[in-house]
Amino acid sequence: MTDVSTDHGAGAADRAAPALEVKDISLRIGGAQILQDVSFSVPTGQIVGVIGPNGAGKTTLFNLVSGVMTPTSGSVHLDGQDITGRSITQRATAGLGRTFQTSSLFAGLSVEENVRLAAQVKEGGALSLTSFPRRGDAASTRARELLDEVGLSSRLGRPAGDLPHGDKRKLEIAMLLAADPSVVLLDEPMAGVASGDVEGLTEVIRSLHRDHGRTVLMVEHHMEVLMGLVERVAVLHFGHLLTIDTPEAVMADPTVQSAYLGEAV
Ligand SMILES: Nc1ncnc2c1ncn2[C@@H]1O[C@H](COP(=O)(O)OP(=O)(O)OP(=O)(O)O)[C@@H](O)[C@H]1O
Repeated sequence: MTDVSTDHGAGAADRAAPALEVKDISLRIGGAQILQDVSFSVPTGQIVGVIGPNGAGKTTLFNLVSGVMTPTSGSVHLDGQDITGRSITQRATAGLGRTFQTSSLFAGLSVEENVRLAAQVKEGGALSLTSFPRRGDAASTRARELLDEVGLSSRLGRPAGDLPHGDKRKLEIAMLLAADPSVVLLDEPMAGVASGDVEGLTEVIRSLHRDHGRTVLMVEHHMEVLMGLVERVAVLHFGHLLTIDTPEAVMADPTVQSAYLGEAV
């Protein structure tokens, strides 16, 4: 087991509970030990990456944190509260938001409609476009603000399904932000994104944390992007946490190098 507390400078933040904490989490399915005693914490406002070779347990970790799966043992804490027994919806209400590897957009609806639906849910409304909102209602205003935040203001009327991958990911982030999460889980945001769109999407993710103070945990295979974005990197290998450290220390770590034997780190 590796348990590494992250330093965050002196002051009140040190005394506060971390935004996200995973304690001794394990998952066994049938005879397979998928995750084993993984512990780490993400202080409020930090951006932390999760890497590991294929099958290391990254998606499983996200499933356990977001409530898609229940751990065999161990616990998950959000702002000091044990959320292990809570449903996905209860976790979302408590401030946890997640994007998925596969696109979760309504392809036939416009960019604005997608975000407005997400904002309507946050405002307590139904997931319905049948009652057309008036321009300037709370959900529409919020949708436009969020689309501005992710740089999609010029695409409001475009069907979501027609967007390039990079813009789809930005749209998913805008929808996620409609619920105003304090902790954001991003599952491979760069997957399928054209190289020309990587920089713009990277900047949107950086802004989540830098300009909006959100805590971010992200799985990403695009090493250059990840290492340029995150403050710490957690490395999973065969369901164990090898280390969590700064990008520089992780890249220089011989155990990480050997975990990736045959793969470029
Ligand atoms: N429901 C399940 N039942 C049995 N085995 C599973 C289940 N879910 C995941 N696994 C196994 O657990 C291991 C970890 O899978 P996981 O998808 O979490 O890895 P990953 O690090 O996200 O991989 P990738 O980088 O390929 O997405 C794999 O060996 C996978 O086959």
